[in-house]
Amino acid sequence: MALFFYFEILLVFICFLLWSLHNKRGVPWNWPLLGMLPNLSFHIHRIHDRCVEMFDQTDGTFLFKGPWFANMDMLTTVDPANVHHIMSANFSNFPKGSEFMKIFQVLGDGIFNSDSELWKNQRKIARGLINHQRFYRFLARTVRDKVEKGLIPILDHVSEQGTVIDMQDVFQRLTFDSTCILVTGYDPGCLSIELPDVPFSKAMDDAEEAMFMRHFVPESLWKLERWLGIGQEKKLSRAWTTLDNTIAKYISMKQEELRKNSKPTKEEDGIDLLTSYIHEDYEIMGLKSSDDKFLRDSILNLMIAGRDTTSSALTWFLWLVSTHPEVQFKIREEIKSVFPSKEVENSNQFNIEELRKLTYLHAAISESLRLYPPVPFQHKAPLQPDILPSGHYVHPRMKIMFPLYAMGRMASIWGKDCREFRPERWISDSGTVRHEPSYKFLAFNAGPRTCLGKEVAFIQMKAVAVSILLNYTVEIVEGHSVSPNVSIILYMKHGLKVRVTKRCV
Ligand code: HEM
Repeated sequence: MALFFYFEILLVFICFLLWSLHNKRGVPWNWPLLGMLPNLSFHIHRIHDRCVEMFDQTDGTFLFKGPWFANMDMLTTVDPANVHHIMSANFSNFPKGSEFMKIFQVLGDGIFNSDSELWKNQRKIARGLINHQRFYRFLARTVRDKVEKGLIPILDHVSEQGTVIDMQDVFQRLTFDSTCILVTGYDPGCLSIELPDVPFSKAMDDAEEAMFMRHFVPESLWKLERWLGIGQEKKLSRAWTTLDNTIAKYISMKQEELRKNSKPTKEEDGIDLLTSYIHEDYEIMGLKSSDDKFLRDSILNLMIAGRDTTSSALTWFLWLVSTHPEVQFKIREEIKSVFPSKEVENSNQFNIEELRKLTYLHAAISESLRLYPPVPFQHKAPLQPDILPSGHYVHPRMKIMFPLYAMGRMASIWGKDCREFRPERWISDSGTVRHEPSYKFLAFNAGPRTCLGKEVAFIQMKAVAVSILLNYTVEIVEGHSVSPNVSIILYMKHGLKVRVTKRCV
C-alpha cells in the first residue's frame, strides 16, 4: 500500500516535471535547488522563440533564477528604458564584467573583451583606423573584387549546372575572405567554386559555439569539461590553437613584408588594419600596438566583429527578400533608378556614394536586422547596486541579459505588425531612412560601445545585395526548413539552400 502511495507521488511529480518543462507560456517554473535551468535546458534548441513567448507574458523584464550553486541568476530585459539606462545613461556602472571576460577568454584583451581604460584606448584607435578614408578606399576595392571574382563566378556556375547551393555557406566564405583582407591584407581564398575547407574559418565557428554554451552551463561544469578535455571545451581548445597559429602566420608575413617595404602601400589603394597597427605603432597603457600579443588580440576581435555578423545579416536578408516578391521588386526598381543604365548591366561596378543612395534597400536590410539580429544576446554586469527604470533592483553578482531577437518581436516596441517583414516602417514621411533609437533597435549595440563597423557592414551588404538581386533569381529549395541556430551568432540551423537562375538585366 505504502509502495503504491510513493508510486503515485512519483507519477504526479513526473507529470508535473513534464508539464513544467513543456510549458511554453509565461516565465519558467522556479524549482527548488535547480531554479529555472530545467525549463531553459529543455528549450535551449529553440531559445530565441522561448524568449519571445516569455516576454509576451511579462512586462518586459524578468529574473531568471539559476541553480543555487551556480551563480547564474540573470535579469533579462527587453525594456528600451532599461537598455538606455544600462548602455548609455549609466554606462560606467555597467561594464562587460569579469564573467564576460571568462566566457570570451579566447578573445584575449581585444576591444570586445576589455573594459575601462584599455577598452577606451583601443576603441579610439580602432575608430580612427576604420573611419579613415584610406580604409574606405580599401573596403570599396576589396568588396568589388570579392563580388566580381568570387561571388559572381560561383553563382554563374551553379546557375549553369542547375545545382542547389547553400547561400549561408557562400556568405560566410565571402565575408570571411573580405574581413580577413580588410583586417590583415591577406586573402584566405575561402570563396571559390571548389568551396574548400578552411581550418581558420572552422576554428572560429567552433570557438563561437563553445563560448555560447558557456553562457548556459555553470562555470564549474565547463571548467571541469575543459580539465577533462571533453565536449565543447575540447573543441574550443583545438580551435584556439588553430586561431593562434593562423594569426601568428599572418603577423609574421606582414612584419616581413613591411621590413622589405618600409612604405606600407600606395595611399590611394587604401590600407589594411594590421598594416596600420604595425606602422603607426600606437601605445596603450604601456602596450605597443606592434607587439605580437596586441596584434593577435586585435586581429581576432576585428575578425569576429566583421565576419559573422555581416554574413548572418546577408543570409536572413536574402531569405526574407526571396520570400517577399513585392519587396524584391521595389529594391530592383530602386537600383535601376540610382545606377546609370550602363552600370546596371555591370552592376558589380558600384561606388560607395551610389550605394548610400539606396534608401529602400537600406530599409529592407534594417528590417531584416530587426527581426534577425546577428548578435542575438548581449549582457552586462553592474559594478554597484542600482535600480533600473523598470523598478528592478540589480547587484554586482547578477548578470543582465538583453535578448535582441525577442526585442525585435515585441508589439510594445514595434507595434502590432512587429512579426511582419515590412521595410516601409523604416521610411520616413520625407522618403529618407527613419532613424530608430539604438536602445530600441539594438542590432548594432547602443551608447559608447556602439558598433564601429555599421557603415562598413551596410556598404558590403548593399554591394552584395545589388549584385545578386540584379543578376539572379533566387528560389528557396522546396521544403527547406529555416530556423535559427543556438550560438553567439544568429545563423540558420540548416543553412539557406537555394537554386539560382541568371536573369536578363
Ligand atoms: C551586420 C553587421 C554587424 C552587426 C550586426 C554588428 C553588431 C555589433 C554589436 C552588437 C556590437 C557590440 C558587441 C558587444 O559589445 O559585445 C558590435 C561591436 C563592434 N563592432 Fe560590429 N557589427 C557588424 C559589423 C561590423 C563590422 C563589419 C565591423 C568592422 C569593420 C565591426 C566592428 C565592431 C567593433 C570594433 C565593435 C566593438 C565596439 C566596442 O566594444 O567599443 N562590426 N557590433
